[in-house]
Amino acid sequence: MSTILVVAAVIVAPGGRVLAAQRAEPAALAGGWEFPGGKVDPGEDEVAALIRECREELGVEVAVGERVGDEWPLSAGYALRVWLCSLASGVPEAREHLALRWLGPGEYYDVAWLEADLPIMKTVENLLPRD
Ligand SMILES: Nc1nc2c([nH]c(=O)n2[C@H]2C[C@H](O)[C@@H](COP(=O)(O)OP(=O)(O)OP(=O)(O)O)O2)c(=O)[nH]1
Repeated sequence: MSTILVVAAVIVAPGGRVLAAQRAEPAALAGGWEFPGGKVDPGEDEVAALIRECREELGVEVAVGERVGDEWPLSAGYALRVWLCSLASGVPEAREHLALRWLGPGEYYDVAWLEADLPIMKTVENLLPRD
């Protein structure tokens, strides 16, 4: 069986703010915080999937920047690929999440990240300029 790819967007706004989204489902993950994204459809380009998911989940257009790391481990049969993004237009709304939060420097660990996302946040923290 081939690996199912999940793509996620680390949306960065001025001041080093990072968008975190609180999952609504499934029960095992509900309440945990993640980077917006979702599964790549069969035959779909990964970056196109990322842009689609941000549109569907947040109602925004994102500009996709550099990849964060290679593949991040998820549960068996899944792999997560992550990109830094910026907002091209729109204001994020929680259309499929319980809540959204912009985390500024010093707040990056104020939410209960999903297990897979905590090391991603640590890597992102080192990529963002410190001022
Ligand atoms: N989107 C996203 N999913 C993550 C992250 N971290 C993490 O463990 N996951 C897991 C949760 C899910 O098991 C899987 C992604 O599934 P999803 O529910 O977001 O995918 P989807 O939007 O395509 O949803 P669906 O149509 O299958 O319901 O990856 C993350 O940062 N972002």
